[in-house]
Amino acid sequence: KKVNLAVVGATGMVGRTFIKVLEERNLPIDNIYFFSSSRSAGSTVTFNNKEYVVEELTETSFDRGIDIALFSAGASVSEKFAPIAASKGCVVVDNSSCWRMNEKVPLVVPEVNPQDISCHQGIIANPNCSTIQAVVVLKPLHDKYKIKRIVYSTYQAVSGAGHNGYMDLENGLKGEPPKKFPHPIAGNCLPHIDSFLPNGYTKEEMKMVNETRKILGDYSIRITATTVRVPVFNGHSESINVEFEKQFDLEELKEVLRNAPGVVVQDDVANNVYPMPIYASGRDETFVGRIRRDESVESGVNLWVVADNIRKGAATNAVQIAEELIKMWNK
Ligand SMILES: O=C(O)C/C=C/c1cccc(C(=O)O)c1C(=O)O
Repeated sequence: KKVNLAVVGATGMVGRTFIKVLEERNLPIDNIYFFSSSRSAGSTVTFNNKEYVVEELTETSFDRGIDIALFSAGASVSEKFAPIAASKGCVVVDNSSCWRMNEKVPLVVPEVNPQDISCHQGIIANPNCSTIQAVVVLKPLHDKYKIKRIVYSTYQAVSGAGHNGYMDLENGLKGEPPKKFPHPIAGNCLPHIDSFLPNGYTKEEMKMVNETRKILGDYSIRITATTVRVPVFNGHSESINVEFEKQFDLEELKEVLRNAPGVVVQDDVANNVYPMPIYASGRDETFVGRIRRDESVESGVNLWVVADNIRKGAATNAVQIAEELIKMWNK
């Protein structure tokens, strides 16, 4: 059965990657529609060698029998239009933070909690990019050793802040002042992603804390996070320190990761083999290395995890959710 699919936010960095990933994975699409703000409406996008005019998103955009809508147009657009789309029988896969913590909305990484997809009531939320790559690696370890505590330290590429963030690094390297970031990012690190909250954490840090618990379905896990913008064009890196309830054998733990869906282990330091953004960029897997015991606790491990934040961190994850929906409908 073919589906009618809409891309909302079609001209943004994630929207354009939705299109690329939809082509690569050859979803059974009958009709496809592209929507954007009035600012970008009228421009054209190419899908499967055919040109389409991008339409302005309105309340009636979903009155044409759309089965799935992939949203990446910001939280305010999702807040207004996702319920409208859902009310017309469309299933929305939303890349914004708007609906992620809503108890009626499953928050899904297909390799981690695919079973939650069938609980949807019209909207399925795509997690934050930094959370996605972390839980892909943590889920198999949680299942086997039961996670007690996680310490996240992230090194996030400028592409996570969209085109303007990307240009701040490109132009910053030529000495130009930043437009998107509060300080120069070239040759610098900013411990500031999204806005600061009263508890001194940023929204990005609390997204990782809250979303990890919801996706793993375990609100007893203790988590803290520090998220940092670094002068890397694309690909997020994360140092993840994990403490388990149970003891583990390090070689067995590495084997668990080698067998985990969506994970590639790159861990051979004698030959300088470890995950790097320049390698992960453009790929859909989550890469893990520097796997070593944390000798400072009873049962702990340190991991270095890298993934393409625009692909697996957003577009590919959302398209994989769409694939699962289509599989469910075709059973
Ligand atoms: O900055 C990054 O590396 C990730 C940014 C994610 C982001 C940026 C603006 C708005 C949102 C949002 O939807 O709130 C999000 C997100 O959480 O996915």
